[in-house]
Amino acid sequence: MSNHAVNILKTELLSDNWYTLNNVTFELQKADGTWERQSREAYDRGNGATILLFNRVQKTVILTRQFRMPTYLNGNDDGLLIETCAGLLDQDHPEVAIKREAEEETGYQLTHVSKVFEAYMSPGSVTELIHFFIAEYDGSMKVSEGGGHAHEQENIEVLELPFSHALAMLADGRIRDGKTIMLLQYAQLHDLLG
Ligand SMILES: Nc1nc2c(ncn2[C@@H]2O[C@H](COP(=O)(O)OP(=O)(O)O[C@H]3O[C@H](CO)[C@@H](O)[C@H](O)[C@@H]3O)[C@@H](O)[C@H]2O)c(=O)[nH]1
Ligand SMILES: [Mg+2]
Repeated sequence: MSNHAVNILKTELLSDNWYTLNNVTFELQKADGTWERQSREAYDRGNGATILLFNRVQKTVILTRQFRMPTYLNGNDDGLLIETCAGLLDQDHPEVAIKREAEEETGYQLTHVSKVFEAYMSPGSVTELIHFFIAEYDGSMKVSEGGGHAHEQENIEVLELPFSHALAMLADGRIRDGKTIMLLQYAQLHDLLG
């Protein structure tokens, strides 16, 4: 990582218990040419990918529901969050990773996925870049019940919902996960479900 306007002075490891939390001390060059010293914590879990599965004929989407401790700590009463299928890349190419995650979490084996955009989801604190995908699904692609890895205690519930129902849940706050809102709105904007 190099940039003529950024000079990293020190990277202090604060935690590597699961992923890596560093405190980075650096100098940043301002518009007037002077340098300013700052320290910022950055949590590095690698990059991720997420996907909206949709069926144009049925006008349905596949979402997941799972317990998310950080949300439980911050106002989500039962900790359960409705999300598009997502996972960390684990060194794989984003397309390979999202097909793997889709099969593990939702039980659908996808052959064709389309990347629609990528985004930093929490740029002040988390390094992760998420790759966003969409794919059409139908019953013939279902190879298992999904649910995620038992040994990772994921306990993922698979939801098949009318698209209109998902949009209503977004409007009334039952869906409040960033990547999920972005993909549902993408589908609406591009009229994916007709
Ligand atoms: N033991 C332990 N397990 C952890 C920890 N943090 C995460 N895990 C587990 O590691 C696994 C990661 O599963 P993935 O499917 O690869 O990732 P994800 O948790 O779905 O995360 C994706 O979606 C998140 C929500 O939008 C994103 O935040 C994340 O970056 C990624 O895209 C999950 O079973 C999760 O519980 C931890 O601190 N300790
Ligand atoms: Mg996941």
